[in-house]
Amino acid sequence: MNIITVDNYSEMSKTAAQLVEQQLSENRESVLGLATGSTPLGLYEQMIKGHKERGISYQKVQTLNLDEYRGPGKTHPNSYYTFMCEKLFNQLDIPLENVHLPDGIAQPVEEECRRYEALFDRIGPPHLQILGMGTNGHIGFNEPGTSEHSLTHCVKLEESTRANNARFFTSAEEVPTHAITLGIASILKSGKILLLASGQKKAKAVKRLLDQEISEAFPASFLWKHPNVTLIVDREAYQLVQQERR
Ligand SMILES: N[C@@H]1[C@@H](O)[C@H](O)[C@@H](COP(=O)(O)O)O[C@@H]1O
Repeated sequence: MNIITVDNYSEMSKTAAQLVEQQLSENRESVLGLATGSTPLGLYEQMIKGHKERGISYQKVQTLNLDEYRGPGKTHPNSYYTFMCEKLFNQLDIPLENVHLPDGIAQPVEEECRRYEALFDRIGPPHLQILGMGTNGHIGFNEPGTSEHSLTHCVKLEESTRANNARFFTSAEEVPTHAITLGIASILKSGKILLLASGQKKAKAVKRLLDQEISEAFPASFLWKHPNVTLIVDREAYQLVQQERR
């Protein structure tokens, strides 16, 4: 794992954007794996800036998102589809037929999981996968206990994950109880993985990741099995690792 330490959230986002732009300059038809949550928002702002100020084009890019809540349909304000449109897609030149997320209301859910995994394999796997990490080490919505062999599946969200994500909803009860997520094995199919971690809240998780103990109890630890992972971590998120080294 290549580790890049930076001062703060803004530096993390700019460094990540440079790596995304490098990927696009190598291949303007790149497939990008995208994440939701607060962590990648600064990166998305930088991508929008790059598009508006320097004409970086996403016309030929395809995107595959990691996950989608079960319940709210595509156009619902709380869906990850809406989140991605508002925070990124609507401000780039990417055609909406090039953006892909699981369908949160499709029935039966098992069939939707199979469809999304097949789509992921057909369009992807991503050349570059962007990842954030939950405080419990989840990646996508792969909660502790998820097998490293898992493909796209429906998960029951941990209460801590629902609580952490409640800030995006008007009330905590509104946070869906289930989600569809790419599995660990799906994520590890990506060519390159870019993991972002920022702020004190992530310090314990970063420390645990860098302890290098690979276990289902901490899903992000499976990233050690991938040959090309870059972690961009800011000072606050890295502080426990640094304290130990002193
Ligand atoms: N499904 C997403 C994950 O993909 C994300 O990495 C995680 C961390 O969120 P944040 O970046 O807001 O800390 O939140 C959600 O659960």
